[in-house]
Amino acid sequence: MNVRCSFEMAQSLRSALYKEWAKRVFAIECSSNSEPLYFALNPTPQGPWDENSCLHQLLTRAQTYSVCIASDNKITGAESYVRLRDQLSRLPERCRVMELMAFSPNQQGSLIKGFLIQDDQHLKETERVLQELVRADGQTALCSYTRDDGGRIWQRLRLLTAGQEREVSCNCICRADRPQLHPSVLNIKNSVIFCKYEDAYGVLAECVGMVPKAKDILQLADQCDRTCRKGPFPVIAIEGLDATGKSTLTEALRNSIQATLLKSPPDCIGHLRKTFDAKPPPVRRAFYALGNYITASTIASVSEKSPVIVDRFWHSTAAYAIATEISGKVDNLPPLHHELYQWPQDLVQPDLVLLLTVDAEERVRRLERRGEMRTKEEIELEANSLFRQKVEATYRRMENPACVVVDASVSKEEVLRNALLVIKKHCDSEQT
Ligand SMILES: Nc1ncnc2c1ncn2[C@@H]1O[C@H](COP(=O)(O)OP(=O)(O)OP(=O)(O)O)[C@@H](O)[C@H]1O
Ligand SMILES: Nc1ccn([C@@H]2O[C@H](COP(=O)(O)O)[C@@H](O)[C@H]2O)c(=O)n1
Repeated sequence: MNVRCSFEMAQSLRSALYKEWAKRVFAIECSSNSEPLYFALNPTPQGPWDENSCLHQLLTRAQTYSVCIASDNKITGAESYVRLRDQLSRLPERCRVMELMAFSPNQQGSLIKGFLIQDDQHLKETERVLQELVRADGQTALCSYTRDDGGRIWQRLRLLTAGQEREVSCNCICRADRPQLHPSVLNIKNSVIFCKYEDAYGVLAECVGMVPKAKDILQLADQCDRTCRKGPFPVIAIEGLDATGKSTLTEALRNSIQATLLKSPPDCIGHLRKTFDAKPPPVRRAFYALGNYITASTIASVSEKSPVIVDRFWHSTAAYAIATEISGKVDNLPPLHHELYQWPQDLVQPDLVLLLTVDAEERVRRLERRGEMRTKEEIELEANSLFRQKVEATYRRMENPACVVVDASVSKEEVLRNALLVIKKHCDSEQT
């Protein structure tokens, strides 16, 4: 496909996506621990706002813009979003950049991600950088926000049309209710959580051009037995945040119950983790998801002959993906029993999942002892703490099988003893 053709395709797709623009609800994430501010659009003037409201102040205090990326392809869309975030670092230093989401309430996959930019110095440079972004591709839309004499706020959407940046719609900002679910929930399924082998396989197959090594993984997956049945011996997955003692416990359990130790992702693709960790979220998550299926085929055969201990499995893949994708507070996570917390039907299920938990201070001590607490991580401790809370809360919400929590803050010997007690109790009750 030539450049012009792909550019035109992007433009027609973009027109389709932005046609419904005025029906969208917008959410601005001002900070990671506060509720987003929501607003909707209306082409006719809406009653003036309470000038003291947070949203009014946010949109009128400085020269305000927003930029959004629209794409019907989850891989290129995610790539463009990462690129846009990087490009915004070229904005003048004093500009404040916040995350923005445009979505159709309750409509799966409808989320368009972007950023709100505030420039309290009204710099020409800001306008220039943003216009350049719009001109550079057919996917980026730029909005500016203005206040009229009646105290109303208007959003003007500008797009590149036939080579010219034009205003294509102007809508008055009005109140919108907080949706039942946080908007980022709308784009998780099939984008970073793949509930079927084919879905994860499809993403890796699509990205072979971008990551040629994906071909090796697909070949390995092709050779795997896709059975969902395991053997008669117990299969126990060990889960938890990093440095909670998973490797320590899995090794100890191997010796105690003469188990075979497996992990996900398995060693045969472990060397590709760095490569995939650097790719856009859909590609990275598809790598781990397919890794689980490759491990599953080994679980199915090994559990015919011995107990199996798996160091991380599906729950890790889901918990990290959900916690990364859902911005802000723990309360923003999908509620209990949401479909995202369910085990994929086509993946071998462990008999038991142990979730190791360690209080934050002890976990930091363990990381330090391993020499892994770097200054940058220390600086980010606050943000990380929220992320860790979300990962652990997600683990605790997983179902079929749910995690059994084991306090891993105690000595290594006690952790092993407690884990063995849970395993014995669970396996005895399975047999009766
Ligand atoms: N119960 C314990 N008490 C004290 N230290 C422990 C305990 N369990 C593990 N450790 C130590 O904490 C560190 C992290 O343990 P380990 O490597 O087993 O964690 P992990 O969960 O497998 O980490 P990762 O997910 O990052 O690989 C190691 O230095 C280990 O010796
Ligand atoms: N089954 C898995 C295993 C791991 N991940 C991802 O890897 C990261 C944690 O790995 P550690 O080396 O610290 O054990 C974490 O970011 C997970 O996203 C996964 O997704 N699925």
